Amino acid sequence: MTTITKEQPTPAQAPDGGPLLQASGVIMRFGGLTAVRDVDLTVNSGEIVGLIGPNGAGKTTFFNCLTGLYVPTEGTVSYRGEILPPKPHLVTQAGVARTFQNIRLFSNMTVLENVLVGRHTRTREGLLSALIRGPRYHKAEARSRERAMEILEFIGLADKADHLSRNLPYGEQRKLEIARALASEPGLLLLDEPTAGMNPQETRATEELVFAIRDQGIAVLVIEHDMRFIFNLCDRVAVLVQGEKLVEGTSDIVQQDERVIAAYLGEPFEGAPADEGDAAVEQAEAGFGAEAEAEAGAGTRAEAGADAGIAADDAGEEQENDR
Ligand SMILES: Nc1ncnc2c1ncn2[C@@H]1O[C@H](COP(=O)(O)OP(=O)(O)OP(=O)(O)O)[C@@H](O)[C@H]1O
Repeated sequence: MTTITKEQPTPAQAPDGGPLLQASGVIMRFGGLTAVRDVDLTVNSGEIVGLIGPNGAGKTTFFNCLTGLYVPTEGTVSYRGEILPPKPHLVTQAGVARTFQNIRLFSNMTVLENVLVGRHTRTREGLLSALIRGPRYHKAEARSRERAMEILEFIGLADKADHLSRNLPYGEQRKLEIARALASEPGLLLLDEPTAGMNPQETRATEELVFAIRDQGIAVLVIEHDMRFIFNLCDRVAVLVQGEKLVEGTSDIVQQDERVIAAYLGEPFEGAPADEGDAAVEQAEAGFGAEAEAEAGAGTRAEAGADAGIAADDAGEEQENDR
């Protein structure tokens, strides 16, 4: 993995260790259902923060509130001290990028083109410049391609730049999603179940990738059901249960907390590294979320990949139609 240099820092860099994202009193109601209940969460510069909880706890809904997909019923979300506008592209422009639980790639575009799409919030060239296609446009386009290739190099997909994204194996499609998010030069990256459907080796590689992203100065907030991944990776973990933040603290504190054990983990988490091949089975046995159980039991990785592939196609077409 090579290093990347951040070219257009997002405005008003927070000092290292200072608050980057601040969600205060976030409530999200859907009719009579309150999916997120008065949640406060801070992500500081340089941190990797985990968000865990049972299925239906409100984790993705909370992510959607942070990234402008949903307008919270109550509460505020600010980034580098500024309230974020409730529009996804403006949130990305402000410096917060995300990936989705179901892969959303442009399936008929190449790997490189997918990353270039992610750069649109960082390109200054307007419609007129694109229509005229003068020297300024060509220079900006060349710079964008160069940058996109740097990111692909970093993520380990440079040799597949001209492959159609739909032809990538499942684990690489997930990586490409992260590459596309990085292309917007974020200060904060939100990952929604980045290892879902991955085998233990791919999960370890994703762990390394997230550390490398943090080392580039990008803070990370990650939702995951794989507790080994979360507790290895995160500086801090927040636990949502029925929309409420039950506990927040270091991995050590969270995994020993009686309430978290009762509501989610099922039993204290054994942090000792185990035989990698059995990791998913062990998680299921320890009761780390229904999804782990499905993966380790009836659900094979191939099935998970196929499901995600279909989701990617659907979402890709949706997005392509939207353009
Ligand atoms: N757009 C929506 N309209 C109505 N209800 C919704 C909507 N989105 C989510 N919900 C409900 O909000 C609750 C929280 O769902 P959410 O997907 O945020 O949970 P989650 O913690 O991300 O679950 P999982 O781990 O399974 O992804 C669920 O009861 C869900 O059915």
